[in-house]
Amino acid sequence: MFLPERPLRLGTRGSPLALAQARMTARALCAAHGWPEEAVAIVTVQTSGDRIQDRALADIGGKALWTKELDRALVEGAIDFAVHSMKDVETLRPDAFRIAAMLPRADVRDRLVGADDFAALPANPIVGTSSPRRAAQVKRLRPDATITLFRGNVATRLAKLAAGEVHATLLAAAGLDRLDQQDVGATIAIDVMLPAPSQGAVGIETLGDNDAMVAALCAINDGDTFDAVMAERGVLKGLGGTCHSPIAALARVEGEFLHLIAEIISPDGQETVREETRLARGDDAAQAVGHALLGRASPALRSLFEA
Ligand SMILES: NCc1[nH]cc(CCC(=O)O)c1CC(=O)O
Repeated sequence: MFLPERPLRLGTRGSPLALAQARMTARALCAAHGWPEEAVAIVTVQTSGDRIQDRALADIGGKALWTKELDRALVEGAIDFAVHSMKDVETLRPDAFRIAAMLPRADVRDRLVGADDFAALPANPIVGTSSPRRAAQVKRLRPDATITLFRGNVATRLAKLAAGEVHATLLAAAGLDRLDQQDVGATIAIDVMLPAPSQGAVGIETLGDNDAMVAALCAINDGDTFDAVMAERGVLKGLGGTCHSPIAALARVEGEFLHLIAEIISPDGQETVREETRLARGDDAAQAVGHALLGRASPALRSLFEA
């Protein structure tokens, strides 16, 4: 067995959610290998995404804002592996990195916080979110809603809601659960609000040429989660999607196959293009689903996916 001579350095963002996910990963890795707790040291790295709080992600450089400082730490050897919410990991990653493992996926659904359901919101509700997907899905359900930009970590968003800045907000159930906020919000069914690609999945990345680290991480990989999330990322790849783009996708393992649902939605919620299909596990067919969605979209919706 691979036994580290010194503590392995796990790199993570410093938000409470990121730290909770880092601790889950460290615990799983030590348990899988029979290592003492001290075998993994958590190293916090501040990212641009954490620093810049007042603008939508899409306007300031996209998802690389969450990964680039951790990437640099990996390349410079300051950390041995990095833990990410897969939802925040860009679709196209530099070749040097390898997503070596994913933890078993948590609840993939969103929760509405501030009302029991969308129908219970007052007329002309103000809903805080900076996710183009959630904004479009809210407009589809409630055309009278006004969307207001809402960023910051989970606690910040809940504080803004409590201060009355908005009638409601949406948060991933996975994040709330990991922060011990199981009682916050009303869970929304998948057929009402299809989640973001990769929602609820924690991924672990290392340098592709670090064979010992890759092997050690493989021991905690959940293969079903990995295949499902990779298929959802395949849809993003096929769409050329970024975090500007209202895209939802969910794959679930069914025996030898993946059941995949994906949709793109116009920002006003008036146009939805949806595909539902069965795919072989671990192939590139998910990218073709992305192409199929674009092929059926109106020119206006399609233009959101052109660079
Ligand atoms: N974009 C921020 C982000 N990235 C991952 C999560 C939640 C955890 C997850 O989806 O795995 C969140 C917060 C949220 O969407 O509520």
